[in-house]
Formats: sequence, C-alpha cells, structure tokens
Amino acid sequence: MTTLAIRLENVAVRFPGHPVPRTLLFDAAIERGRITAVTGASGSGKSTLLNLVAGFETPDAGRVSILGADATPIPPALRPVSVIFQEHNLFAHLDIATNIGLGISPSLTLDGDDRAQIEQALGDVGLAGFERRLPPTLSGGERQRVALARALVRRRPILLLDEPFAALDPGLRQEMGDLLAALQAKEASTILLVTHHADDVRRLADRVLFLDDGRVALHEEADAFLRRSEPAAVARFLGVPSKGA
Ligand SMILES: Nc1ncnc2c1ncn2[C@@H]1O[C@H](COP(=O)(O)OP(=O)(O)OP(=O)(O)O)[C@@H](O)[C@H]1O
Repeated sequence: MTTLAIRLENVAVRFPGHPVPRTLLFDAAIERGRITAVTGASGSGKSTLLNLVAGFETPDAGRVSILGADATPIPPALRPVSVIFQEHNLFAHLDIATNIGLGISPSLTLDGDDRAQIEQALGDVGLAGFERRLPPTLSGGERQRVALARALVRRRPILLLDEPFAALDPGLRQEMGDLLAALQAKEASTILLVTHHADDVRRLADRVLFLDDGRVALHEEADAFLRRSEPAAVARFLGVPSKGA
C-alpha cells in the first residue's frame, strides 16, 4: 500500500489570462495521515493546487494520483476527497440535518443509520441539537462547523480546506483549528489546509508546502519551516527579519 495520499507529477495548468498567460507547474508528493499546510503569497497557486486534487481543475499536462490511482478519469464527486471552502455553501432554506445529509446522499435518500451518522457528526463538531435550525440563524463559526460535519459524514480519507477559517474572528479560528486537530487525531485523515496565517502552520501543520509563482518552492516539516529566516518570501510570511536583508 502506498504511503502517499496525493502525487502531483509535473502537473501543468495554463491560464490564458490577462495581461499575460500564466503556467503553473506543480510537482509534489503528499504523505498520508498528516496535516500539510499549503501556503504562499496571494496568486502563488494555492487554490489551483487544491482544485487539481479535487478535480475542479484539469491539468494541461502531467498527472494527479490519489491514493496510488490516476485521478484523471475520476470526476470530482467520486474522488476520495471532501472539500471545505471559505464560503461554505450551505443551502439557506434547508435545515442543518438536511444540509449535512447532502454529504451522504445528494438525492437525500437517507436511512436510520444515515440519520444516526448526522447526529454523531453534529455532536463531534459541538452542535448537538441543531438538526432543525436553518443556516441563516447560525453564527459564521457555527455554519463553518456544519460544513465540517458535512465533510465528516462523507467519510473520505482526504480533506481539502481552502482558507476555512478566513471569515472567523481569532477566538473562533482557534476553536475551529482545535476541532480540526482533534478530528484528524481521531480519524487519521490526510488534510491539505490552504492558509495565509503563520499561526495556523504553528498550531496545526505537520508539513508545509510553500508555493511561489506557481511552483512548489519548499516542501518540508513544519518545524524546519518555522525556523526559517530565508528565502525572503518565507521570512515575510513568518513575520521575521529576512536573513541578509
Ligand atoms: N480560472 C482562471 N483563469 C485565469 N487565471 C486564473 C484562473 N484561476 C487562477 N488563475 C491565476 O492563477 C494564479 C494562481 O491563482 P490561485 O487562485 O491558485 O492563487 P492563490 O495562491 O490561491 O491566491 P489567493 O491567496 O489570492 O487566493 C493567479 O495568477 C490567478 O490569477
């Protein structure tokens, strides 16, 4: 059995773009069962990398493999991944239990076991009893927890999170981060977490993928990354003086 969760082999994506076309080129091997933070400046390619794994973006060249299998022919819904975006896309007119149920069955054919699973997931994210509430009556942090519960009931081994805490205040960021770490410890899932925050790397990441200008500039243990004072882009990200600057 491969110890790799995700392999990007010379994956190229070309955007026609304005004012100039851009080619992003990724090569990376991501291990199973760990939290990898995907960081880098705005426009460095973080969301594109996540979208390649999720299947929302198609490579122009190269290959994406997930759990040892070529992902090319697998549509997004059938990939062994769950995705949580900054905007959590809950359906405002459907109650919380139904929103989570969509993670199990898009046609909402749910049996007793499924309903028990929904209840369990709500308990896991600290929202027991919220089944009948509607999304607009929840706080931003509570809605983001529902998104996490929906990802949990999908029971996919890989969780992709694109700035999931961006809209939350510092207290809630901490709370959601703790929740994510606890769930990862329990399920041993593989997590790719796109973040602009060095704090998230400190608190949550085992490994770091640092992107620069559409390339993987660094891929290393979080401890080593956090001790860096160069290159300058990393020093800026960490808020430390750049070596030699
Ligand atoms: N659909 C698209 N069409 C054209 N260009 C795109 C498209 N998607 C992304 N790009 C370009 O590719 C580059 C990487 O974008 P991406 O969204 O992956 O960066 P990011 O690191 O996630 O940025 P941010 O931190 O600002 O969200 C950017 O220059 C962006 O303009």
